[in-house]
Amino acid sequence: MATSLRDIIITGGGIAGSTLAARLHQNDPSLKILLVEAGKNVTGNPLTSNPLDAFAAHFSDIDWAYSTIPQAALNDRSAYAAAGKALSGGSATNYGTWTRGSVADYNAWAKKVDDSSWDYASWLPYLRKTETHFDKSADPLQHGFDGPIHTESVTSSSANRKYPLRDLLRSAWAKIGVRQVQDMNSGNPIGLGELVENWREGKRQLASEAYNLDGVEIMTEALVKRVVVENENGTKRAAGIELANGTMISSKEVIVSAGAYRTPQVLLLSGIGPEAVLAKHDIPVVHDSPQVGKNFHDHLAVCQWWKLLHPEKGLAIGTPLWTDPAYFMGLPADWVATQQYSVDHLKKAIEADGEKAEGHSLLASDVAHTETLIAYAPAGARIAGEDVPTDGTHIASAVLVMSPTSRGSITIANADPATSPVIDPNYSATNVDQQLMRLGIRSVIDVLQGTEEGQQIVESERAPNGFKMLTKNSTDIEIDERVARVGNTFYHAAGSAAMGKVVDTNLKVMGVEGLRVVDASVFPIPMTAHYQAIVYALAEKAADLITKT
Ligand SMILES: Cc1cc2nc3c(=O)[nH]c(=O)nc-3n(C[C@H](O)[C@H](O)[C@H](O)COP(=O)(O)OP(=O)(O)OC[C@H]3O[C@@H](n4cnc5c(N)ncnc54)[C@H](O)[C@@H]3O)c2cc1C
Repeated sequence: MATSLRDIIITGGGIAGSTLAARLHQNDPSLKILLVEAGKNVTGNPLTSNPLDAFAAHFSDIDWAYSTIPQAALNDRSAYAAAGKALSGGSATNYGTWTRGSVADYNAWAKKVDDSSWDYASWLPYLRKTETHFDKSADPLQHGFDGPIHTESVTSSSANRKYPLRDLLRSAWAKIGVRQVQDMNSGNPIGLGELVENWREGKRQLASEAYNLDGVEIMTEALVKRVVVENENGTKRAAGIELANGTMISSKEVIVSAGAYRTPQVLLLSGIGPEAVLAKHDIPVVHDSPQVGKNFHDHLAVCQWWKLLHPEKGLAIGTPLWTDPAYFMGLPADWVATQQYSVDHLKKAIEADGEKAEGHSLLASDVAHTETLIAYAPAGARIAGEDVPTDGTHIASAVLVMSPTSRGSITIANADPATSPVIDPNYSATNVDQQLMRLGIRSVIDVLQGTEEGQQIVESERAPNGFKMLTKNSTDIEIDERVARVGNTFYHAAGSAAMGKVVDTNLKVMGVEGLRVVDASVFPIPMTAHYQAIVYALAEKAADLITKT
């Protein structure tokens, strides 16, 4: 191996990698840390400045722009799957929503891995540490006030950010029983929460800038091929990395933070994975780890577009009436509706999946099932290939299945690190997931067509070409057909190097010394959140774990 010995190499400079590098350096400035990122440094890049640029970043050179393999529940369609390809990873292209999920998620994580140090109480110091919460009067047990990532709610971001549909929508949701919760990021999000974001004064916060990387050696535009593992008297130990161009760099420890799509690829190319997969691609087996790439999960989302009854009132993006810059300081939306459905709605589906409804974890009183965002823009139309005008005439709803029971996989097509991984989210493969999506879509229909307030907002649904509008009388089959037509990820890929299966509760890869994974791949179960807040906190927690152990 060439070059001087680093203490730690972090593979992947995304949210987890950047945060971890900064905190490890802060914990011990004597450490020689090398952060290796495949994408470029995007400081000052026009695609990473304002909220609406996030949409322009799709399919650009800072998006890995993957495709899944054909999905049975999506009419055998290959779905688009974005991931940030830049120093800062997802924080360079994401939409900036900031949600934490529920106490139940973290406690279920701890239970799944049989280690109480992963319960909500144990995460809280790190969820706090990462944030500067906008509301200084909020509960200090729940929120941090001096962390690197600044959050803002719609109304705290600017006194002028008053979207005209805010109050009507709040009362429409209340009519169907979804009432406002004061603080959706304090562990109990079920209800209607005001949207919280990490746009700071209307600008993006890159992980690699918000966290101070001074003192960390950074290599960009360098694709890591594999972790080099040496065998010392029968003990397998990570000894460095090999880049795709053949450069070898040695280190005492390696941490893989390449995100849920590529972390399993790096492990497989290192000879760590299911023996049969390694054999198929002539990769020498370093450690047979059957669960690498398994347990992949994601949040499937379905967008619908709605034609406004009174566009002349200036209700959505594209209207000439939106001239105040405050309207563009974040996503054009006010609310996140987090819903839970009753046993009556889910019993049949749970049983059809071969499980007992009684005592089922999905039916616990604090578990969230779906989330709905209503945006004052035709969000998701471009990805779905629908030509919905952005001229102030349409809004969109997006329903996300937040607690899916389907599990997919990530594997490799060949031994070339430049080839995209083979992504199979296995969307909506269970009766539960299908039923949750139907319930979420039916709720949106109730809100926008079944309430007086909703009827004041929308004239009609703008169905995809060749499809009937969905109404409260639509059948399950009609809803499923719509899901098949437009369903797509909400970009919450996770679980492909899961804790308890691939890494232990110290984030160490089981079977290989000196090797850890720190990124969304380790989530053992889906969380009912958008994932950036959790990944930041995970990296904060990992830094302390690594410094101590
Ligand atoms: C379009 C989009 C919108 C999103 N919107 C939101 C949102 O609004 N709110 C929210 O909470 N979450 C959102 N997310 C999700 C969130 O950004 C991710 O969950 C988060 O970035 C995951 O962090 P990570 O560190 O696991 O992976 P990433 O942040 O993806 O980092 C992985 C890094 O590793 C690099 N890499 C990969 N392979 C290699 C290799 N072989 N060698 C070197 N480098 C490599 C990648 O280029 C990347 O920089 C969004 C994601 C996307 C893509």
